[in-house]
Amino acid sequence: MARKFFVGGNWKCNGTVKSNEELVKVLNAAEVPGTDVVEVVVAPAAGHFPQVLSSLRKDFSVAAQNCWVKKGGAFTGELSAEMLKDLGLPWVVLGHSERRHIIGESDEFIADKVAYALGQGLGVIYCIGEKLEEREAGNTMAVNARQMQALADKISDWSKVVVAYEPVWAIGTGKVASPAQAQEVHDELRKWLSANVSPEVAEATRIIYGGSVTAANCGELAGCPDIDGFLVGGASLKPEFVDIIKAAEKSK
Ligand SMILES: O=C(CO)COP(=O)(O)O
Repeated sequence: MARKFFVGGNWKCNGTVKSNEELVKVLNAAEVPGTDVVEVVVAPAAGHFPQVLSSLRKDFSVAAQNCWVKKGGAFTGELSAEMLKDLGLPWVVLGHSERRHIIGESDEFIADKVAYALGQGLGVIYCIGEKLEEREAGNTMAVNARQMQALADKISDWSKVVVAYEPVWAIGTGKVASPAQAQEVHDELRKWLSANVSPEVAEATRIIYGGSVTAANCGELAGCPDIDGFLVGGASLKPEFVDIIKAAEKSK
């Protein structure tokens, strides 16, 4: 089964009403492959949801960057999965390394969030990835497998999960994983899914790459057989995001 290329733009804690307006204008005018070829999702900061939801072209969708672990209520500062659904956001990013390592979210807490969000009908972009010292110690796959196992312990339906492999050492550093490095981990992740969930889920699940993706390096990465798209940070705030979407045409 062919996996549809998936390109996410994670705007993180960036943007103003004015800069969003300019960025959306660029995206709306872009000539990109159709929705049969590529699925495009952008994740603005929560305060900008209404602006982006109302102004962005309808063939792109909007994601949240986080949500709460259970039903809403007395949880100051949080956004519930129900609220995202109610607002019309079909996707949420969970497990981003900035939340794992800066905010201190644990594997188990993130897996609980994913399970709850899926239960509310949201799609989840589930981020995983090793730190530099873990890679240098030879623990790349052990760390990624641990993060995958935490999720596999909590969910059985993977149909609305996109796995984003984002090596922490490549995020915002300009140090992109080489196509060979990324393909190696993506291949191992697919094998992990096959052995620990099922061959069908391994075949169907999109595994996207994130970490210093740019217009200059996306083409070669997109050509790798197990790279099914990208989660883009810095470059998603610029017109070059359009070129990254177009890399879907180079996907094998
Ligand atoms: O964290 C990322 C996307 O979620 C990647 O960020 P950069 O593309 O800025 O490295």
